Amino acid sequence: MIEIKDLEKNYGSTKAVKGINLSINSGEILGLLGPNGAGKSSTLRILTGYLKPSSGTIFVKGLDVRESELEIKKLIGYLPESAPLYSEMLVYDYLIYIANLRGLDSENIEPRLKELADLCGIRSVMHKSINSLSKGYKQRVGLAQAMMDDPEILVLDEPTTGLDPNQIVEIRNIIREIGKTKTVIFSTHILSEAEATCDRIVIINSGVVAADGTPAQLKQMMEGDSKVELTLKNSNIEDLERLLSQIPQIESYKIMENNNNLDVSIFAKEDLRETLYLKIKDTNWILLSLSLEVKSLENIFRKLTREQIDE
Ligand SMILES: Nc1ncnc2c1ncn2[C@@H]1O[C@H](COP(=O)(O)OP(=O)(O)OP(=O)(O)O)[C@@H](O)[C@H]1O
Repeated sequence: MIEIKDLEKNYGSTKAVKGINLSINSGEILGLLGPNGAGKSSTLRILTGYLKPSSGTIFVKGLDVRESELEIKKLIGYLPESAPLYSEMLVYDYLIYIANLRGLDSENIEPRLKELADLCGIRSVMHKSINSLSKGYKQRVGLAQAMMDDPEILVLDEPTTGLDPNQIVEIRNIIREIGKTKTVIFSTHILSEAEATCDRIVIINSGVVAADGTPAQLKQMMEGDSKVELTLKNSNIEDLERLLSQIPQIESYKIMENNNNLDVSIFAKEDLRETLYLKIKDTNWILLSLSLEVKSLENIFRKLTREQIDE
């Protein structure tokens, strides 16, 4: 449905997007995940026709963003990072205004507003002024305007930024509900957000795609990297190093003396707990602990984006 081809965006000498290639399928809930400044907003603004690419392009249902900006805008509902709401207006008046702006037939406006009020959970605030609403409700109104003409694709730029945990869960539920029938693309720098909401996560770092897959696939990517930690009593470094040298799968290890014990970290391509246990069993050492470091998406994200996070 959406094909991003060799997309680049420069702002003067700043290279914000450096050659992104991505296919997004119809019906996907896709999370663009990356640290601040990774190039997520630039990519989404090009997709929605609000920014021109420096080179490369995006096709939306075969339409090129460089040529068919208006047709593409009709296919996409867009909620930018700071929602452009008219704060003095009542929610109801604002949504009527948006409906007229988008050219909805007048007889369809009331029924559509009712549907959106239910979908976005704003029925109780329809007659309140926008500036009296909490940030969570403002965001729901923003979602309602993005969904006004029932677009096939919904694009949300950091939709949960600045919300409290309860509001985040509520917006997440609305996104999931919308995602049952639409293609949804949203950006976030919060990993748990992407993990909880998306079918697919694309990690963007420094303007390029650093990883792409389902949350489960991304976790699997790390299968090759295993770290076993163990603590030994009654051992000594020399004998331990001799024993470790008999296990060719070990790529590297670290040994730390801790009172009378040795704390050992062992890095390998596979889980070596069993091999280690069987070797240690034949010694007179006491194995106080043996564990495999649990892989999490957090680790993957940190590993892939370390440079920027450390900055
Ligand atoms: N209008 C602009 N003029 C100059 N530089 C810009 C402009 N917009 C973005 N940039 C720079 O481009 C890079 C990518 O920004 P972008 O907003 O696309 O990233 P992001 O991943 O969405 O980050 P954030 O979450 O902080 O918005 C950053 O270094 C940013 O400072």
